Amino acid sequence: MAFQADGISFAYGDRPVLKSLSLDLEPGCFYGVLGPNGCGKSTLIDILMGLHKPQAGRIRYKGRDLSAYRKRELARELALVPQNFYINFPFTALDVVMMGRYPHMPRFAPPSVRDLSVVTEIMERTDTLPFRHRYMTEMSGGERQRVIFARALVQETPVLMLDEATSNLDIRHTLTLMDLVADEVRHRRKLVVAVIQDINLAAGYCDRLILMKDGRIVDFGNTETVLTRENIQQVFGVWSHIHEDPYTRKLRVSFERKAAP
Ligand SMILES: Nc1ncnc2c1ncn2[C@@H]1O[C@H](COP(=O)(O)OP(=O)(O)OP(=O)(O)O)[C@@H](O)[C@H]1O
Repeated sequence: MAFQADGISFAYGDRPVLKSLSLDLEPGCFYGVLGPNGCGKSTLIDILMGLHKPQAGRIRYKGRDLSAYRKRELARELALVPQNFYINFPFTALDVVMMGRYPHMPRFAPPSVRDLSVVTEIMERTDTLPFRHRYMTEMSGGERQRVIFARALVQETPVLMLDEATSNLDIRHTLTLMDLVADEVRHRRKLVVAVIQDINLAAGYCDRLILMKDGRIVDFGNTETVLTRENIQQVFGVWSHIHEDPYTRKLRVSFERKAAP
């Protein structure tokens, strides 16, 4: 088991956000986190990244308390594509992607041949190479998001967390990046935890789903068992119909336009 979260509770000030949540996550699996706005998905990701410390409960990563890891050590294990990122300084796309290699580089050393080849390959695959010399401040939202995605991929970590990481991307780039990540799960046994708003995108890529509401896990298991009309009604308050897509053989959800109780 890579992650073992046991009875995690977290509050911002006196507002409880995660309520006694337990979760085991294993390598080689693509996990999707689904749930309504404000239910605690990003907070869960931040806690798994070690960015927030839970007020109760315990998180172990590879058998060791997450808080026992040094920052640099953790950066070689866990990478994040955050929901929001602000870069005001005029870094180029190449500068930002290269930052993903820092945890692997000796301090003050220039990038090695390997660093450069990893960065070039990932920038090619994320279609960011064409604007490598452009400033982050002078890019579109989708271009910037691809750069941040590339930065996380060049970290070459066993765990990748995606917090609505394709929210600004067009369909071609969404599929390219999700395929790339799914490939890493299959061939390198990467553990991926992705917060995804598009339920059909999650159904197409995730092996398992973590369904959340009000800071709790409502259901957790294989995508086929979690994705039910009842669960979607309970969590999102909408009626839906679940069927198998004849082309992809994955589940698809069609939504009714009137809200459920
Ligand atoms: N820094 C903060 N300080 C105080 N409250 C916060 C902070 N960040 C988030 N919250 C609150 O915590 C709750 C959970 O937020 P979180 O961002 O984890 O939700 P989410 O499920 O990721 O939502 P969304 O789908 O809208 O991105 C929300 O009620 C939010 O208002």
